[in-house]
Amino acid sequence: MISLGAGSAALAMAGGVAAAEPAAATPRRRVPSDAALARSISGGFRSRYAHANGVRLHYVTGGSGTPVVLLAGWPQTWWAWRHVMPELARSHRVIAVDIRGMGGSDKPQGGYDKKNMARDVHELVRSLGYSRVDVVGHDMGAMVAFSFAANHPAATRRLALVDTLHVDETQYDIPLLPRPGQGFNLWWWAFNQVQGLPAHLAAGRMRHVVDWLFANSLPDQGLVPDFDRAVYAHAYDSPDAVRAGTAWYQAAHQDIADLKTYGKVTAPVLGVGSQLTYDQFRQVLPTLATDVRVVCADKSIHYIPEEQPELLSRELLKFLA
Ligand SMILES: C[C@]12O[C@H]1[C@H](O)c1c(cc(O)c3c1C(=O)c1cccc(O)c1-3)C2=O
Ligand SMILES: O=C(O)C[C@@H](O)C(=O)O
Repeated sequence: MISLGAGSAALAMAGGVAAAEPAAATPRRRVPSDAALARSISGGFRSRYAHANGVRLHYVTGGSGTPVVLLAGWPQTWWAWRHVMPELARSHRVIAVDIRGMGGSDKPQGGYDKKNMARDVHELVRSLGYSRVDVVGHDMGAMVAFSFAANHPAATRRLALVDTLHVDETQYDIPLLPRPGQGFNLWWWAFNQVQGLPAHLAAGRMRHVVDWLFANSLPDQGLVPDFDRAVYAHAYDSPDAVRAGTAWYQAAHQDIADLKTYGKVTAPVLGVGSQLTYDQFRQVLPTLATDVRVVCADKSIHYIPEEQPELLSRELLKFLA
């Protein structure tokens, strides 16, 4: 899991931890539907729903070729992949899935351990006729992607993890109060553990959360403009959406226990680390998988699909060829 050690110290030292200017109450713009957003991306993408493992999942699919599944994280949706989807669609059938609790997918009361969320994706791709797929995950989606490869090895052709490793025991050691210059306050891990309160505090206010996260990561705020932030805030602004997002974090104890039962992933694995995670990826990934290569998105802090989409597209096309 992210140690945010040296890199984060640099970030903190550089005063990177900016307090996002509270955005003036953004006009409650109408955010386009998933159907409209899907059609706005070149490659013939369409918004679809399917039932899998007891939930209705939303996904956006397009392109032609071998199947590649894209899984985003918190607080984002399938839209986070918008810059790489057209490139991938030229040689792949792209399936960008809103994982359980995300965006247009169901937000049930339970089932948010990453092993079960990987089962959702496995049943989804089988219902689409695929027995074997490439899986690419970012953030929480990378934990689901890793769980997919660990639990469904025969269904995993290749696995790419973007900036986030599956949560492990070291998560218990991250200080709530990092010493000055010694780390980065991962406040969202504590916030999302709280039962009930987040929905009351954050529902209808998620644009402030989204703005804070980007203000404390993106080197250039223009990389994710207002429109895209409104798409993410809209997807998380209901009490149920806030609750479902917290459930991904509250399943950490189960996820940490499940990780201990996994053998090494044998599918080829590409790790795409940022400034903050590249060293950790180099050290930890080889303990989790047998066939590992790691590249560095050296201009990125975390949101690589939006900070360095060209690099990511290039590395994915090479790796998934
Ligand atoms: C699983 C998750 O905890 C989620 C969060 O989305 C996350 C993660 C890593 C980050 O580096 C990171 C964040 C995050 O919100 C964030 C904001 C600002 C800087 C920064 O570096 C981050 C994660 O892997
Ligand atoms: O009770 C609620 O969740 C609504 C309230 O917390 C609010 O601030 O919107």
